[in-house]
Amino acid sequence: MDDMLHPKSRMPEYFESHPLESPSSPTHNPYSWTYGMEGQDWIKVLGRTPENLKKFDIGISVGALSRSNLPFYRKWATVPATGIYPFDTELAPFSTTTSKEPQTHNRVLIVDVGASQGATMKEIRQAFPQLTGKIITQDLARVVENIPADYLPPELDIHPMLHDFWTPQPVRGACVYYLRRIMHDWPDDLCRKILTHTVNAMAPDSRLLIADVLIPDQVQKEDLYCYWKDLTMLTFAGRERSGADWRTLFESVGLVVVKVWRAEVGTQAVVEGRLREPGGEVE
Ligand SMILES: C[S@@+](CC[C@H](N)C(=O)[O-])C[C@H]1O[C@@H](n2cnc3c(N)ncnc32)[C@H](O)[C@@H]1O
Repeated sequence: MDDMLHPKSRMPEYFESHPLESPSSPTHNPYSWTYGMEGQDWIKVLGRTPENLKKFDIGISVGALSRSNLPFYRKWATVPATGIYPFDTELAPFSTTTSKEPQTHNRVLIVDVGASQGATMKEIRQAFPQLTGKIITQDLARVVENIPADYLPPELDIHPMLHDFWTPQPVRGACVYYLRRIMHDWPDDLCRKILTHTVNAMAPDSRLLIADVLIPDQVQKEDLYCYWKDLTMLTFAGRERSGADWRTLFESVGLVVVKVWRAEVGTQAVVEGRLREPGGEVE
């Protein structure tokens, strides 16, 4: 997004007057400084005009799509929603049509935290029609209240909910908590806050799925996209993470990484976590 290009180009100037270290404050960083809004986080800086936010929300919804019929985009430009985590086989035990467990029928199948308008869940639902069960998408009021009336028809069983992820997760015991392109917006201490709210809502068998770029151990020429993304996130103290970063972050909130699901090409991944000690509460 062009709003984030400008702070990148001004980084040399920024570091003339700021410590030469990786920005770690969500409110004091090249992005907030460039727009004269030091003291505000990226969502406030982005929202300095309603038009800006509108462009962002539309851009996010369009960018949410895998565009799997366009190999170029699959490889370079997007975070594919499908084709990484095998929702159909992995979630079959939770699906209301296949589960033998009666309690599954009342459980929410997926909670998408910070879902924007719900494009990702729409794509997943359409890609795996056999996977039944209620899906909840959560986001801030400005996003939820602007979802077009016909965007999520009732047969999709996708329900938008107003929820601020800095507050306790209200949907408890869902089969899956899904966070896509959320964690990379925030430094570790704030990711821990979001994750702790999620952990405290998880049932012993709930799964946490983080869909983000994965910084590879060995850099290849074609991986440059993930460094471009990392640099973008760095302008407002977010970051892309490696497998080791995820393990450290998960362990710090009582989770374990059970598997990293990688895209066939590119550096998109889904990091799957479960509770380390199912049944316990994190402080
Ligand atoms: C980069 S977008 C990702 C959207 C979606 N997950 C996707 O991948 O298409 C980040 C989303 O987080 C939402 N967000 C930011 N702060 C939030 C908060 N405090 N609570 C809930 N959602 C928030 C934004 O409105 C935005 O939709």
